[in-house]
Formats: sequence, structure tokens, C-alpha cells
Amino acid sequence: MAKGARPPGSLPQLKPRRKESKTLKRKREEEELEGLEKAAQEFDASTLTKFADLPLSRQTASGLDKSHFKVPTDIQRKAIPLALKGKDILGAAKTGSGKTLAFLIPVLEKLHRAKWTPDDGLGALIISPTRELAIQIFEVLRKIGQRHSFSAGLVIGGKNLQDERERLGRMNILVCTPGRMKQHLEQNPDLDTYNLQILVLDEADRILDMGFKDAIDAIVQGIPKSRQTLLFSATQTKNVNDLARLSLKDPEYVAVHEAASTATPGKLQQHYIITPLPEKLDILWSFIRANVKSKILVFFSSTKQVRFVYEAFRQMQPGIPLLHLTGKQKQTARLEISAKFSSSKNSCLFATDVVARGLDFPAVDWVIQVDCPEDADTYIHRVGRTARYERDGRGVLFLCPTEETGMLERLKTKKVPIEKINVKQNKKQSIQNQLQGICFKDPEIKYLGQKAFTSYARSIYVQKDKDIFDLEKLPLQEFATSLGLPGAPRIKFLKGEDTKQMKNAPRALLKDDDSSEDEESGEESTRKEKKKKEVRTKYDRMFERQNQNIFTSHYTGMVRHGEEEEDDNGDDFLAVKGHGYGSDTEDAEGPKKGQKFIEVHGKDPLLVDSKRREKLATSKKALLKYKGKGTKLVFDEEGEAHAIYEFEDEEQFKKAGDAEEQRGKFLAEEKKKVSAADEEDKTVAKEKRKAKREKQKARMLEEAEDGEEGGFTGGLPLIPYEDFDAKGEESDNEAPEPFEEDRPTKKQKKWFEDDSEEERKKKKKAKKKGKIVEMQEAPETLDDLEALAAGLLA
Ligand SMILES: Nc1ncnc2c1ncn2[C@@H]1O[C@H](COP(=O)(O)OP(=O)(O)OP(=O)(O)O)[C@@H](O)[C@H]1O
Repeated sequence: MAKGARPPGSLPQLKPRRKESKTLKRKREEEELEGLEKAAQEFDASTLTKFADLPLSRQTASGLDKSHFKVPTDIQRKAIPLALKGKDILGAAKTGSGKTLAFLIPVLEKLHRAKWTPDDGLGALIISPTRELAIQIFEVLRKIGQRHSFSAGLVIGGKNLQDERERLGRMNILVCTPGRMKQHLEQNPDLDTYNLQILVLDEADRILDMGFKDAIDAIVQGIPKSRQTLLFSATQTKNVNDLARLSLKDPEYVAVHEAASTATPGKLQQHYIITPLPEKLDILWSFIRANVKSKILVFFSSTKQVRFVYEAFRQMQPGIPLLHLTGKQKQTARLEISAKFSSSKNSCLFATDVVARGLDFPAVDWVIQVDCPEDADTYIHRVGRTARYERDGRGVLFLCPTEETGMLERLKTKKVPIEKINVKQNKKQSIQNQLQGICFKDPEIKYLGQKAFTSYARSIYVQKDKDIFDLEKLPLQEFATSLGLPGAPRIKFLKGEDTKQMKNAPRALLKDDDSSEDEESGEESTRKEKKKKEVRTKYDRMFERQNQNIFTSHYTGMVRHGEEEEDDNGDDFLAVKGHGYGSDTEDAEGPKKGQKFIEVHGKDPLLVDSKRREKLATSKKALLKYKGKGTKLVFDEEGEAHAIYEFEDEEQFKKAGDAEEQRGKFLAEEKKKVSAADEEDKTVAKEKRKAKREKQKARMLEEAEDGEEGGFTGGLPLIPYEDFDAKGEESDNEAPEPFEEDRPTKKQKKWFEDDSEEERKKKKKAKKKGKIVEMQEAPETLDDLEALAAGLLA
């Protein structure tokens, strides 16, 4: 028999051997999982010094190692062993102390030990209050989970609901913001949450506050009670009601820094200055000019302030790259700006509280809080953007004299060590004249300044802590002057703002169109969706965009006339009738639901049943026919008006021929004159438009060139409303954004290209020396990021 041949009747060896190895493999895996579970239950946390000591899957251990995480931080050392035992956790630790890994490692291990496969659907849900933070969490998950085969997705809005929906059904781990997740739960039948194993709330106190209540309740309602729940924050909630809402089971309170003498990182130096409100911008400007070689993060209380200071300072060229980030920008722009600030060495980012929590910008030197935060917790989160994970950092809080006592008391109660410093008067530079010049030359910036003024006043007005925030005590007139405005714009507060809205100040700010944070609660997104569905004309949108309080009294009068004085319209040429309009009940005589009368001067009321018809009926052209021909008048020496014929000699008039013929002739001649004048006007207007366009173009070019030389991001062309509508998501609610940053500009590119160019050169040099190991290219957009993760973390 040939060597290796099978004896007759014997069984082939290959099949049993393969079967045996599969079975063995499965058995070995089962044993491994059981071993992990047992080791986790028996693990003694006091023996933990390195991540390698933890009973972790090979995949997680390898992911941590590859991401260069070797030694756990305090919160990780305490929270991870408990979470691996399956406990619910309330985790509290200072900002920048590594809470993200403290919940991501248990998430991966939970699914691994449950032998979760891509077919098992959603196993873990991680909720973050803002999109930026969700993206950051997702990136860390992608790094440490790279050896696992779970699929992971981001649900944060900013893109088509349908696109997101299609991906969701296939995800094992979702990182989401509350409002968007609620939307999906309500509208996406493929999203099955009934098998969820673990729920995480990062920045739990923020997520559990009133603004997200509906969304969180809706999410929790649809997930099993038997799941594990992890809550983390630097300012943790222990509110029993909140915990009951989440049905936590005997949660372990892990507060590593509770016994510490301070609530903020040890390497953080914190100072405050007392400054009158009108001097804030002078001090900020002087500070930035003195620290152009630093990385600075500046907080304001509203989007409008951020935009005004950014645009004005940009024109003044402080000698450091300026950036701005608010929840009102489009997602792509926000991502781009975060990335730019992260990668830059020296730059100054103006922002709202959208970046106050959780964001891990590397190596920020200074956090400046120009506007007083609404409470001590917000202060702690804002200042925590510096001095992260063993690094140094400095924070400066600007306080108006009226805010000093109250705020310092709040900070002391929260164990925040902060010291007063004084501004060196000889170093302080007044920029009031420059700002006045800028506002005078550029109406767009003046407009932003007016909006910044009203937004600031409003932000103070809605604050609930009246011991700190008192609008009446602020020198508003001087503040307006300090912004470069000719006078203080009129401010009108909405009725009820001081009651219902003030009760929930942070959310009130959020609901205002100047909202300081970005994430939408469920109610907010539903409201926006409803608003989108309403048919609105271009003019409706235009009026909505404008802040009517800051217009001239003439304009306000015009608008109010239409809004408030409907009934008193005897002298109006055009008026909307009040009766029956908007009534829900049908009225036999009046218009039906959806219909209304419009009254055209001197004619019977017209019944219209749609906006389009109303527009047609009230268009300039349609109204012309009611206008009549007009009468030519001449004035005597006393200034009294008379019809022409009153001055004519009757005999002569009769001689000239038939009266009707004369009238016809006169009308024909006048018509000719009017159309000639009309033509002339049109030509002049056309030329004016052309000249204006050319001027704008020249200005852009000039600014672009300035930017290349001086290194400043340049202004952008003013965009006609129509163009803006076509492009901008935000155009529905916002004033036109002439300075939107996600339109690429020469200067912006140049600025950061220089940085990366330099870095590229450095890398090239280092590579030659063998210092750098090439890494996989970083994802640039959300889609890149998701594509990398969604197709399995591996
Ligand atoms: N074990 C570790 N070893 C080294 N670096 C770590 C470790 N854990 C976390 N870090 C780093 O520390 C920084 C802060 O971590 P993280 O963002 O998780 O802090 P945080 O406690 O969530 O802060 P915040 O309260 O502001 O949200 C990050 O850059 C992270 O990569």
C-alpha cells in the first residue's frame, strides 16, 4: 500500500480532525469567557497597578496596548473592577481624569462576555449631551475596540435621518445625543433596544437635567430594566429622583476625589479679575495680544457674542489664529474647527458652552471665562478644558463687580480654589475706538454687535441665580458703547420669560435662538420639524431672521402695525381682517378653517385659502389695478395744492379742442415721459448694483491678500438671502450668516496649511531618523469616521 493510503473500511481522518478542532476552539473560548467572568467577580481591586492586571479579553487588552494606555488613572482603577462585576455605577472624578475609558472598557467587556455578535443587534448605548463629545467618545471607542468585531455607530444628527436610520439596525454599540436618539426610537421600527445590555450616561448630571428629560424618559422606557447602567460626570448627581428615573440597582458611588480639598485638577491655577462690564473686551484683547504664543479657549454666554467678538477681533488682527465654535454652526464646520484647534499649537478659540463639557482638546494653556458661568458646575467644566491628565493649565474668570460676591460664594461651596489678580493698567489697551470704526465701516459687524448686546442682556435676564445676575445693576449704555455701537439697542423680553423660562435658566438659554449649547432636546427637534413643515414665504423668513428690537423705530413701527394693530386699521391701504381668522370652528358666514379675508382698500374683502393666493392677490402688480391713475396737482404761492385746470384760462382751454381728446393726448405724453424716466432709473440701478458687486469683489480680494500676508482668516462675501437659503441648514431661524466658516476661504486654508506644512516637514525629518511609526490616516469627516467603525470595530 502506498504510503499514507487509507486501509479499506477505515474512516477518513480529515473530517473528524476538523470537527475536533472547531469543537475544541469553541470549548476553549467558552472556558476563556467563564474564566474572565470568574476572574472579574473575584478580582481584588487593591492589586491593580496596570491595565494588564485586569481580567480583560485579549481584544480589549490589545486595543489598550495599541493606544498606549498602560497605567489606569484613579477613577479607572476604582470604577472598572466594579463595572466588570456587573455593578451599576455613579462615577465622579475631576475633569480630565480619564472617565471615558472607565466606561468604555466595561462596555466592550460586557458585550464580549455576552458573546455578542453583529447579528445580536443593539447591546450598548452611550449617551452624551453634545455632538462633539459623542464624536470624541466614538473615536476612543474605535481605538480601544479595534480588535473586537462589534459594529458601532454615531447617532448625533446633523445629517439625513433616513441615512442614519438605515445604518442603525445593524449596530451593536451606539454613541448618541439624547434628542436624536429619541427621534429614531419614535420613527425607526428597525431599531430594537429590547435586548440592550448596558447603558452609559456621560456628563450624567447634564443629561438628567430638565432639558433632556423627555428624551431620556423616552429612551429609558424602551430598554430593559435588567441592563447595567453607568453614570459619569465631574459634577455627579446623587439626586434620588434622577436615579429612580433610570431604575439603578444598588449603585456603587465611586467618587475618587471626594475627599480631596479641591474639586478641580491639582495642576490647574485659577484666577479671577474684577472688571466693569464695558471693559471686558479691552481686557480680553490685551490678554490675547500678550499671549500670542499660547493656546487659548475663551467662553462667552451666547452664540451672538462669540460671532461678534470673533469677527471684530479678526479685523483687528491680534497676531494669533482665531477660531470660533458654537452650536449654531453646521456639523462639518464644527468638526473642522475642533480639529484645527486640537492640532494647533497657538490659537484662540471663542466658544459657547457647547465645548464646556468633556472635550479633550490637547494642551490648552488658558481658559478665559469672559462671561460669568451660570453656576459653579459650569465653571468647573469650562475650566476643566485645561490641565487635563497630568498637564498644567491656567484659568481666568472675568467677573463684573456685581457678580463677585455671589459667584465667589458658589465656587467656595464647590471647593474651587480661586485667587484674585489685578490687571496691569499700563498693559490694558482700549479698543473702543477701533470697534467703533469697524462698526461704522461694516454694517454687518455693527449688526452682529447689536445682536451680541441683546443676547448678553437676555442671558443675564434669564439666569435664575439673582444674587449673581442682576440686569438692572449693569451699565448697559456704556457696555453698548464699548462694543462700538452708537447707542444701546432696545431690548424687549418676551412675556413669561421671567417666570417659566427663568425657572430653568440653562434650558431657557438653550431655547432662545442664541442658545449657548447645541444639543436639541426631543421637544426642540419636534418644534423645529413642525416649523419646517409650515409654508413660509421669503419675506416671512426675512422678518423672522431679523432681531426686530434693534431696528429703527420706523421699522419697528411698520412691523408692529401689522402685528399688533390689526383691528385699528381704518387708514391702512391693506389690512388683514381679524374675524374668523385662525378659528378652529367653522363659521357659516366667516371663512372656513385655513381661509381668511383680505381687505383691499376700497373694495369688498377677498376670501383666500392659501398663502400663494394671498400673495398673488396682494402682489404689487395685482394692487396696481386698484390704484387709479392719480391727479396732477400744482401748488400756489401759499403752498396750497390745486388741480391744473383751476389755473387755466377757460376760453383758451376750449379753443384747444375737445376736452376728452386733450386728456388722452396729455395722458399719452405723460406715459411716454414716465417710461423714459423708468428706463433711466433702471439703468442707474443696474450700474449701482454692478459697482457694488465689484466693490465687494475687490474687498474680498484685498482681504484674501491681507490674510496671506498677515496670517488672518479673511472675511467672506456677503451672501444674498436666496443663496444662503439654498445652502444653509440654519437659514430657517437665523439671520443670514455672512461669515459662515464652512465655506472655504483662501486665508483659512493658508493659516492652517502653514501649520500642517510645518508639521509635515517635521514628520518627514523625524521619519528619516526613524522616530515615527506611520499610523493609519485619521478620519476627516463624520462619514469617514463611521465608515471605519461601522464596518466592525476591527
Ligand atoms: N490611563 C490613561 N493613561 C494615559 N492617558 C489617559 C489615561 N486615561 C485617560 N487618559 C487621557 O486623559 C485625557 C482625559 O481623559 P478623559 O477625556 O476621559 O477625561 P474625563 O475625566 O472624561 O474629563 P471630563 O470630565 O472633562 O469629561 C485624555 O486625553 C485621555 O486620552
